[in-house]
Amino acid sequence: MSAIANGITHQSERIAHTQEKHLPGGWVVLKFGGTSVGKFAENIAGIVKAGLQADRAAVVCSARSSNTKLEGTTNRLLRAARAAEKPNNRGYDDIVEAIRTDHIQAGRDVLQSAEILAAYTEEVNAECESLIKILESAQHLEEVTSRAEDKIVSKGEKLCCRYMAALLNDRGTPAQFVDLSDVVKVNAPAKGGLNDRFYMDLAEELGREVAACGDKVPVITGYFGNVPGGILDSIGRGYTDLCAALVAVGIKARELQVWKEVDGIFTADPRKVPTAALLPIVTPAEAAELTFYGSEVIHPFTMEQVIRARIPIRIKNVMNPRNAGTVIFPDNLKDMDHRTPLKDASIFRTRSSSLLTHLQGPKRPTAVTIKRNIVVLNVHSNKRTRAHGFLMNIFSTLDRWHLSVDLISSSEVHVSMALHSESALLSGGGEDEYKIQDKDLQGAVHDLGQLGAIDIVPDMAIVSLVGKQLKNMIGISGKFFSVLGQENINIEMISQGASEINISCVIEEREADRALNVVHTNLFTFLD
Ligand SMILES: Nc1ncnc2c1ncn2[C@@H]1O[C@H](COP(=O)(O)OP(=O)(O)O)[C@@H](O)[C@H]1O
Ligand SMILES: N[C@@H](CC(=O)OP(=O)(O)O)C(=O)O
Repeated sequence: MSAIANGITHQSERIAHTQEKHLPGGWVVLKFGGTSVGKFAENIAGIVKAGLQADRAAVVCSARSSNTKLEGTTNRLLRAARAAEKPNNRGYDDIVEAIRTDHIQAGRDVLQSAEILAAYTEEVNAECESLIKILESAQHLEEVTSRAEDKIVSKGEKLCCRYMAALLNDRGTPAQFVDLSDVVKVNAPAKGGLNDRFYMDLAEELGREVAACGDKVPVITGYFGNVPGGILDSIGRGYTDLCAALVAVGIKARELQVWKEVDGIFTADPRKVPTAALLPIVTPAEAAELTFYGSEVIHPFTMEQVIRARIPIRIKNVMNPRNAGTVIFPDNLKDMDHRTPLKDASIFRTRSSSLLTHLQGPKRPTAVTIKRNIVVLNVHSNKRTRAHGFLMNIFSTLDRWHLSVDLISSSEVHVSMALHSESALLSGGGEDEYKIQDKDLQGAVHDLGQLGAIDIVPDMAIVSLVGKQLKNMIGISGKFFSVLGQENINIEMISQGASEINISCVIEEREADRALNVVHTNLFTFLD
C-alpha cells in the first residue's frame, strides 16, 4: 500500500472510531473536577440530562472546591489529618465543621425538593460524624497511617457525589450514589501493587458497581479506596481522572469525557496566550508530554488505561458544553496492540504522516507549554570516580531522595539537571544567598557534594515545544532557540532529542509568560 493510501486508511479509521461509533445506548463516562462541581453544579445537571438523550451516562466526581482547588475539600481534609497528628489537639473540629456547613449550604442553594434536601443533609451529617471518629481514632493511636489518610481523603468525594446525586434526582434525573471507598479490599493487591492486573481487575469490579445501578445514573466517587501505599503516594492528586478511566474501561464506554473549565487543549495556555487555538485532536503521547511539562489538563495515568481499551478521551468545558472540545486518541490504531503498554512511545509514532500532514496544512508544533518551579542542579565531578560511576552515583542519590529529573544534559564530568520543586529555596538575605527548604533536595545536594562541586540555580522554568510533527520539521529547534534569543531570553540549558515529540529548554521563571507568547507568535502563527 502506498504511503498516501496508508495515510487515508489511518485517517478514516480514526474518524470512524471517534464519530461513527456514536451508538445510541452506548456508555459515556463524564468526569467532573472539584471546582466545576463547586461553581457549575447546575450546568452539570443540564449536561448529564442532555447527554442521556443519546447515551447512557456514568458520572464520576472529585471532591468539591467552592473556589479554587487549593481551598477545596481535599486540602481541608489533609489539613484535618495533619491536625490529628498532634496529640491533645482538636484543631480538626473546626475544619470538619467548615466542610459540613459548606456542603449543607451548597445543597440549600440548589435543591428544590424539601424531601431530597432533608435526606441529603442527613447524609452530610453522617459522613462528617464518621470523619470525626476516624480523626479521633488516628489521634488516639498517635499516627495517621496511609490507610487512615485514605479514609479521611475519601470523604471529599463521598460528600461531593452525595451532593451531585441529590441534585440530579432533584432535577428529574434518577441517580444513584456509588461509593468506591472500599472497593479495593484490604490485602487484595498482590505483590507488585498497582500493576496492569490490578487495574484490570479493578475496572471489572467498577463495571459491576455500575451495573448494580440499573437504569439510574451512577454518581461515582472519584476516590477508589484503600490503594496499596495510599492513593496520594501511589497515584497523587488528580486521581479522579484515573478513576474515571477505569470506570470507562469497566463498562466499555464509547467515550470518556473529562469536563473542565477550559474548552480543551490549546496550542498554549489560553489564560496566558490570548491567540492560542483549540486543538480538535491530539495524540495520547502529546497529551502526556503536555501534562508532564506544565499543561496539566489530565492526570498522566489516565491515558494508558483508556487508550489500551481504545476509548477516546474528550476534554470539554462545563461553561461551554456545545463546543466539541479536544479528543485524545492515537493516530494509528493498527499500531495499537492492546497488550502493548502505552509507555512504549513507538506505538504512537506516525510512520507515514504524509496525508495527515497534508490535510492539516503546513507543519506546525502542536503546543508550547511552561513548567514552573524548576531548579537547575549542576554537578561538576571531582573526577574521583570513573565516568559511568559518576552518573550512576548521581541517579542513585536522586532515587534515595525521591527526586526525579525533568531534563538532563551531561558530559563525562559535568551534569546539569532540571528538577521540579514547589518549595525549593528560600532567599537567605543576600542577593545570591539561598537556603534549601525542600528536605529531599537538601539531602540530595548534601550527598551529591561527595561527587564534586554543586551549584543550584533557582527560580527557573522549562519551556517545551511539543508535537508529533516536530521530527519532520527541519530546523525547528534552531527557530525555537533563536526566537528566544532574539527576545533576549537567556537559555540556561537545552534538551533535545530525548523525545521525538518534545524540544525543551530552561529559562528564568520571570520570563515564562513572555517566552510562551513569543514562541507562540513566531512558531505557531506565521510558520509555513
Ligand atoms: N495547552 C493548554 N490547553 C488548555 N489549558 C491549559 C493549557 N496549558 C495550561 N492550561 C491551563 O490548565 C487549566 C485546566 O483547566 P481547569 O479546568 O481550570 O483545571 P483544573 O482541573 O485544575 O480545575 C486551565 O487553567 C488552563 O489555563
Ligand atoms: N480531590 C482530589 C482528586 C481530583 O482528582 O481532583 P480534580 O479532579 O479536581 O483535579 C484532588 O484534589 O486531588
